[in-house]
Amino acid sequence: MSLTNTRLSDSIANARTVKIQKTNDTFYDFKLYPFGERGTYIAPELINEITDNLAVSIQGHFQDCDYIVSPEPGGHTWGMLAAYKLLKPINILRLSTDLYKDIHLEVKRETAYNENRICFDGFQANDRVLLVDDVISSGATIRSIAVQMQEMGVKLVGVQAIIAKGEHYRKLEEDLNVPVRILSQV
Ligand SMILES: Nc1ncnc2[nH]cnc12
Repeated sequence: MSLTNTRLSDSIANARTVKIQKTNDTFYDFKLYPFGERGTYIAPELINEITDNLAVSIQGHFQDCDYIVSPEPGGHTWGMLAAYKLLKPINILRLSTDLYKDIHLEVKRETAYNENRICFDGFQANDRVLLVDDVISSGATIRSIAVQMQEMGVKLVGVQAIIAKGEHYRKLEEDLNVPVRILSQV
């Protein structure tokens, strides 16, 4: 199993930045990481490296979870790969569409750069879950997911991400009172 982060580090160093317009005169610097939510081409060696490292980290820190939970659009591909590797189920938090009105429980997902709604379905009270996501930036997505889980009586055992931007993840760890593990920091 790969225990190096060389390809991940290279992909971070080589990622292009695009500006996402937030308001008339404010912009957010968004990185086009190949492993991130707007990533396109991704090399198999990078997929392998990230998947192996996520699996090792999850096995080391979060053995005791019933299943993985990952949000669209950035987290679910990696949640799926980790689930495959670790033979765990996955529950995907899908982005909402108008088709789902009145069918699913929706929660507002407000990030540092956009806003949408995600659906919660197939959870049971007392489930023990691990949240897997690609990038933690402000931590707002994970906070809103954690609030909803608490309301449903679902126990969040921890958070595993590929990268964290800055130090927000430490405050997240403190506030949610669960371990937040990352493979790398930018
Ligand atoms: N790709 C990205 N670049 C910058 N901030 C982010 N937050 C979440 N994904 C991000």
